[in-house]
Amino acid sequence: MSDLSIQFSIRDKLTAIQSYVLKHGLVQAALFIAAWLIVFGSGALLDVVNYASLWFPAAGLTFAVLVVVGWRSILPLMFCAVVGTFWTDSIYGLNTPPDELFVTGILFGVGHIASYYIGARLLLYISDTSLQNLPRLATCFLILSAVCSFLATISVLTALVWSGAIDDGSHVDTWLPFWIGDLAGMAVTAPIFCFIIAKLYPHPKFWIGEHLNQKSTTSFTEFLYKCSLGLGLLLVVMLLASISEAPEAAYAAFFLILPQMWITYTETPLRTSLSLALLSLAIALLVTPFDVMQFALVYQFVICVVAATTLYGLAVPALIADNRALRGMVLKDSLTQTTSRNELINRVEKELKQAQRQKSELCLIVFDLDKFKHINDKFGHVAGDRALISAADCAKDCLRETDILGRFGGDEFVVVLPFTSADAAVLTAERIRLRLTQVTVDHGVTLSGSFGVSAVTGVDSFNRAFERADKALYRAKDLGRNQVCCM
Ligand SMILES: Nc1nc2c(ncn2[C@@H]2O[C@H](COP(=O)(O)OP(=O)(O)OP(=O)(O)O)[C@@H](O)[C@H]2O)c(=O)[nH]1
Repeated sequence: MSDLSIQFSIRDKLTAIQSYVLKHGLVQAALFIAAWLIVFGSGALLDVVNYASLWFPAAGLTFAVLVVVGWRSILPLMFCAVVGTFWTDSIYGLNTPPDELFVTGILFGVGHIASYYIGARLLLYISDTSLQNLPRLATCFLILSAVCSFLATISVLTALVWSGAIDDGSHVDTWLPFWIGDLAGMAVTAPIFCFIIAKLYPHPKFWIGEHLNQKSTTSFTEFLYKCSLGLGLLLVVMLLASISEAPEAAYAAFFLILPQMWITYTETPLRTSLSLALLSLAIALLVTPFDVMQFALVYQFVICVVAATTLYGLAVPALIADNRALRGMVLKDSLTQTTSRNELINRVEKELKQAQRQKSELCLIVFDLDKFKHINDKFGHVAGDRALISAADCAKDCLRETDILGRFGGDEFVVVLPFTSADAAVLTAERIRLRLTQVTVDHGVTLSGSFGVSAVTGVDSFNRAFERADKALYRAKDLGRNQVCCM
């Protein structure tokens, strides 16, 4: 099977799964609960102190589902919180009575869900005006991440102390790693979870996929190399911290920002978010085997700082792409894809200076379609537009690589012929004129044009050379059109 047909069959299957999930609310809830518990489990296994993990991606998933799905996700989330509490109890081997665990689970659920629900509502409100402004959206999201994760920390820890799940004094050691773990998990994973959930549960207003859906200009292998560079650097700095046991060595992990920024500026936002999630997960997973848990807080801050910088950087590739598109629009006439008027004048000025310096010959041809208004009036502007495109293509075919063809406005075109004498320019104009008469456009209409040629002298500016060619063009019109005049 060819690569293309494999791609199509995978896409077909994904579309079928997507439409099945979209139709079945219970399947959505079951999928979500399974995903939340897997993500919760991956965080719970990375504890810094009891109840506080180095990185808690479940916070990102809770926030994302509340943003995209809203209040309908509260019940499945509550179920997850209760199951998660029972699971945590079995991980720590605490053997708490089930009724007490149930109450603890409900209290955990209320604190966790309420905190992220407030943030999700606020982000939706803000995204109404900021979705197109990525730096502003990133700022709001980061502030909300810090505030929501702090609220979740305070409310969940208060609930756990109140229910007796943790001692009265131990929340003092727990609150900071708890908060930073939730913050890191949310800042890193919420954007990518929003993207995935919105694919299965399209949100009419909040469609972050507009940003994450951009097409890549680099190969996937190149992206993998960049990711491996980041992971390689992580292994080196962890090894350094493990061998030296010095805090200074742990701080070297902040250098991870460099490969991540390389990815952010050169890859799509989706790939950037994936590499950030991968790097953060790798940091959290490697802390135990490298025996550097004493620097857990440093690594938590590394994840937060890399995530925040990445989120701001997400705007850069979009800005570069917009800039490239705008540049294209400024340099080219959007209809005929010939040189735009402004760019034409710039380039003629340069060619003029060069011709004057080198004492070489330079000519201008100005041509205008005959009775073009008639085509517009009789067959409509779309037919007129197609006639303009055909005329430009026909002229391009008659020119050399070094000649410049531009649209000056309406149905008037300018050709710049460097290193060309007046006689040769007249011959070129004749060639275009003849070819134009052989062009048939919509409704069997044939085209013709009138041409003015001027040879540029040593003291000419663009305007003077253009005026002479334009006068020659009007003489050609006066003499009956479909001919070439020279001045
Ligand atoms: N379809 C289309 N028409 C355009 C565009 N720009 C200008 N025009 C039309 O082009 C026509 C230009 O007509 P003129 O060059 O003044 O006159 P003409 O009918 O060609 O007659 P002569 O030049 O005297 O032979 C006008 O009807 C404009 O509205 C465009 O981008 N698309």
